[in-house]
Amino acid sequence: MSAPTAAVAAADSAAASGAEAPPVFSVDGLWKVFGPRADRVPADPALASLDAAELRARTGCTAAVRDVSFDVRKGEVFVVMGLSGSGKSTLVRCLTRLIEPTAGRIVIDGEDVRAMDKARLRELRRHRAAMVFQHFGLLPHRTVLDNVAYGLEIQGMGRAARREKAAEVVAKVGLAGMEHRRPAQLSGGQRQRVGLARALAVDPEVLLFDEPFSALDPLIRRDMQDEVARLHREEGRTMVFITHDLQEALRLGDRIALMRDGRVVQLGTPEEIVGAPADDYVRAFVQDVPREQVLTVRTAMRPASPAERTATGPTVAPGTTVSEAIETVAAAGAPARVLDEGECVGVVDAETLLHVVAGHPTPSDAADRSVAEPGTGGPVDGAAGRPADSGGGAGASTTADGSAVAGSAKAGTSASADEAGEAPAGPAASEESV
Ligand SMILES: Nc1ncnc2c1ncn2[C@@H]1O[C@H](COP(=O)(O)OP(=O)(O)OP(=O)(O)O)[C@@H](O)[C@H]1O
Repeated sequence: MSAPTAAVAAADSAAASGAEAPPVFSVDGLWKVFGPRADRVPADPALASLDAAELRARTGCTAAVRDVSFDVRKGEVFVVMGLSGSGKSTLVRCLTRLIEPTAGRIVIDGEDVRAMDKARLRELRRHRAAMVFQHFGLLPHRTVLDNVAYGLEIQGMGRAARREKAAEVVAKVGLAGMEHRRPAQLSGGQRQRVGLARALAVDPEVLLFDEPFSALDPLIRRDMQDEVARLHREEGRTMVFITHDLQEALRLGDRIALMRDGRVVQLGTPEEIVGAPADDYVRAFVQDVPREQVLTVRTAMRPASPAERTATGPTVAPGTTVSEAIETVAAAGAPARVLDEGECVGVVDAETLLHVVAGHPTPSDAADRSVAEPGTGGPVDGAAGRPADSGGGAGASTTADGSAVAGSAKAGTSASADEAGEAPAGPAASEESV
């Protein structure tokens, strides 16, 4: 945090290198089953293949997370999205064992999380993967500054040093001047900023956000999303962000894992999810998204003719959204060349751009279809069960089993002290919940 320039460079290189960026978290074949003798479920293929209702009827168990695999890459915002009860919170809590996984592997920076003893786990939650909760869990009798310094206090940092560090982070999240207020004297959005500052103060490698903004009104929510995007841009910090809100996922996510009934039904960039939904469920999920604001000219472009390659006239970068390209093409009254590091990689014109807006197949859709397995309903690589163009390293399960979303019986979901009552969220709360 103290060297933003280096951090920005790291973020840029992580973003630029895409699939090459090393994973921070690596999750493989993860299961969390609640209920009696839960571990027999992943171990027995006959039980593991049952849908939610059958599994409950036969075993009394709920499989909240079912055979999920993915990597979180350094410097990315990895969004876990899905309807209520799809398994988002359980999945993310498993990452630091706030909830004990039933089966599978979780690795952080090469270290096996499931093999960690209590001391190592505490260290993981205090220093390496801090959680920001929806219910901020601030300590009511402490000032903003002391709430933010709390995690540092737990770490054993001296008073002067932690207050100095806390003041720096308070300013960073836009609360300068409010250091001496108590939580009751703050708005909801400001309290959430304190929660964010407290997590940031411990300078964690990964920030885990559990629906942090869902209690906020829409304008403040947007503000907080901008704040997270800014922090990410400036610091390049790796973030895992849970939300049930598609707009939020599309705004913040470098990649999105879309969950249904405990499975990841598609994992990909916003553009991949909106432009090439893996199945009918995902298609229905994204059907109201304005495609031109999410899809880029990479999706819309057609090959350039030899003459176009060397022509002059308007140009756009490959990451330009279709709606921005429409403005360029309309203003110029001519097609635009797509330039990637000076090289012409394609052309967009009124026709190709309108096809995207209308939801018609584009040249890049056609290329996707040529690698899609027949019958998968989308560009899923049948062998690995992965989206064909998700950039690798990310396992998406094949289409979910079609059972109803088991979202109702959420009683005691996280079974942790982390959000309960006045218990402070963040490092200390994490510790209490084991
Ligand atoms: N402690 C528990 N005991 C039994 N079932 C549980 C427990 N915690 C969660 N579940 C069940 O696991 C499934 C996934 O729950 P989870 O809270 O992870 O979903 P979610 O996607 O985070 O939902 P929400 O958006 O409502 O928070 C649900 O069916 C839920 O009822």
